[in-house]
Amino acid sequence: MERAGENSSRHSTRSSSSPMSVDQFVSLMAPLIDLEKEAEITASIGSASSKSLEVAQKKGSVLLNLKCTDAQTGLMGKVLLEFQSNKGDLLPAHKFSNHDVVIVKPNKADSSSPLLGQGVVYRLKDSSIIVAFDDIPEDGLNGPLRLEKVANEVTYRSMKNALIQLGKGIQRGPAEDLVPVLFGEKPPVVSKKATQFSPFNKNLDHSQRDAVLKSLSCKDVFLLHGPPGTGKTTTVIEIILQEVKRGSKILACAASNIAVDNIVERLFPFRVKLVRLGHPARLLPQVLESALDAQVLRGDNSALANDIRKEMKVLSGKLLKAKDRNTKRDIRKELRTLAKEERKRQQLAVTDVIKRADVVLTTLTGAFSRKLEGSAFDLVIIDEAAQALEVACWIALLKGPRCVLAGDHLQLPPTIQSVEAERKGLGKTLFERLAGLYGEEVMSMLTVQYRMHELIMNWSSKEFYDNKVKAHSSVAAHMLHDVEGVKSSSSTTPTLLLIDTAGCDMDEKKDEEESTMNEGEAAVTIAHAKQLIEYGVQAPDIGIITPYAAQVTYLKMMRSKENILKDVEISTVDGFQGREKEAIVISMVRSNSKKEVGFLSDHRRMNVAVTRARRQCCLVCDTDTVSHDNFLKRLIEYFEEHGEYSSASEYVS
Ligand SMILES: Nc1ncnc2c1ncn2[C@@H]1O[C@H](COP(=O)(O)OP(=O)(O)OP(=O)(O)O)[C@@H](O)[C@H]1O
Repeated sequence: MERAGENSSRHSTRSSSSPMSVDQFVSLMAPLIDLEKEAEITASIGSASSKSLEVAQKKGSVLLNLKCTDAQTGLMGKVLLEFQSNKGDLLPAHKFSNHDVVIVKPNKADSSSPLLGQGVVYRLKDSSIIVAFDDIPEDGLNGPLRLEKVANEVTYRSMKNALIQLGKGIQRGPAEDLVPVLFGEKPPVVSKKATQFSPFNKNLDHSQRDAVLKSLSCKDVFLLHGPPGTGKTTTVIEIILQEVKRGSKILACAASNIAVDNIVERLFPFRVKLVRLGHPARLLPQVLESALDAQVLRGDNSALANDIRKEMKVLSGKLLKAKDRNTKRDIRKELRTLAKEERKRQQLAVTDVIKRADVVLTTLTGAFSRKLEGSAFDLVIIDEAAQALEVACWIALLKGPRCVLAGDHLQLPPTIQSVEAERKGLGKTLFERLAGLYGEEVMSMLTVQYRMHELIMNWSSKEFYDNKVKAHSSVAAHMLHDVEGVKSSSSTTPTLLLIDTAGCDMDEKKDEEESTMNEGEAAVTIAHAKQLIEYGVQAPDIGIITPYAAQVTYLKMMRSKENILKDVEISTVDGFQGREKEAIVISMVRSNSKKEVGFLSDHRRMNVAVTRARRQCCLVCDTDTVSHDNFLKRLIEYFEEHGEYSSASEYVS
């Protein structure tokens, strides 16, 4: 059976996927969403016996025995609490990430006991976690505490709702003409007349200009295919600006908050009228000014609502003092009228801001917000569309007749927790489905990349993009030792470096959670990173990535022992998607006599791993084991042919 990414020429943009009807889609997806929700709930704790709590902590969904070390107010009235471990400096390995919904409870409280508060993860450090709460009692925070990750109900509710809407048949909604096109029932229309446009960004390359032009000509759907480093977001920004100039009202979304904020920041210089919806704890500080809450507070209706609240306070005081029944009744009546007026003013304040904006920005789940109920847009743009569930895309898509999806279906798809839901197709993205359905008819690929030395790019270009992606001259030959302060040495000079652990007795092993790790390989990986730093590479310019969570934990433990490594970033491949570093070290982990490579064989994961590197990519692996997979064998051969080879034994002596 052919797997994703099997070979360069096998990655044609159009596959023979037969169209699925709306009804088929709805009945396929509804149970899969439930499965996924169940899987997420099961991943957190079931009961609160001390044994199951310990197990949940090992699984990473609970942090036990914490102390609250800091409390601050800010962030539009939210309370930010910082938690540290009562046991040692570092938090244990966990699966909490930014923006997760979490609850705080006394450390040993049972699962039915009331929570102290529910909040959103605001910042994560190795030694602490900061959570933003709307409201939290001051009592109860003094003793030992625990944090639990909980399933984000809103995400599932919003996806279910989108399916219900789709299932009902959107006869009259803003997306009535789009739905049949996206399900292959009506062909997409592309305007014959080539629209000319004068770009806001004069530096756009030819492939970016072609993409903008095609996007402006597509009447229903356009797919912007952006391989790594090719300026996908740069192009999305230009499309937004051109559409605003045409008078379109746009809903711009992405699966992650960080991607939405990135668009907000990059639109700032163009003075676009925009508003960012979302929980303030999930927004970058630099975009808070654009947040809906902040703009609502500045509006006239909000000032009126404020005045009404003051009036209500005075009346409530009078009510307490009033003795006469009739007076009390009159005051209560007046209070009810004022409360109604206050709510109306608040809603008007929100509607005003949304109405005035040319571009409304939110995550896909955020598009479910009641604040957008009844709003229609001329165009819905979804960035990172190849990393979003199709069902999630529909939350936004139902709000407009046209859409632009930007992404790369040859990098990693969204993470699915439920193995069964994944197998049955929950993870197949709309981007991939439409690329299969319509191919180049509605799609443009960006072909100039601005990140990698050409040797790093060429492997990916050949394997995944039919050799069409070329390095821009500004990066094609840039070397690690060209960076200021970096000295030439055998560790900084190569662009590609293969450190082979074969024959060095560096076998993989399983940790308690059955995730794979490799201590010997970790030592070699760290040794190379240290050499880079010794020759002048700045620690924040180095990234260590590995497919396995246990290896991340082990590498972080090694990093904590050496101060110079403090700022070297260590992450799973999935956690690094969308990012870049001057030097990347990849620890591939697998080394076993059975020659099993596990999920290294998901080619899209290796595509993401290698293409994070700007000037140097170093692969640390057991070539004996990984060469057993044909795709990985080609990768190893490419590194051997175009890079430097050394044995791991040179690093650990
Ligand atoms: N036409 C261009 N001329 C010069 N630099 C460009 C051009 N287009 C993009 N870049 C640069 O390339 C880099 C990547 O651009 P951008 O952030 O738009 O990419 P992206 O495709 O969204 O990223 P990713 O590869 O993570 O998907 C940025 O540093 C950007 O300034």
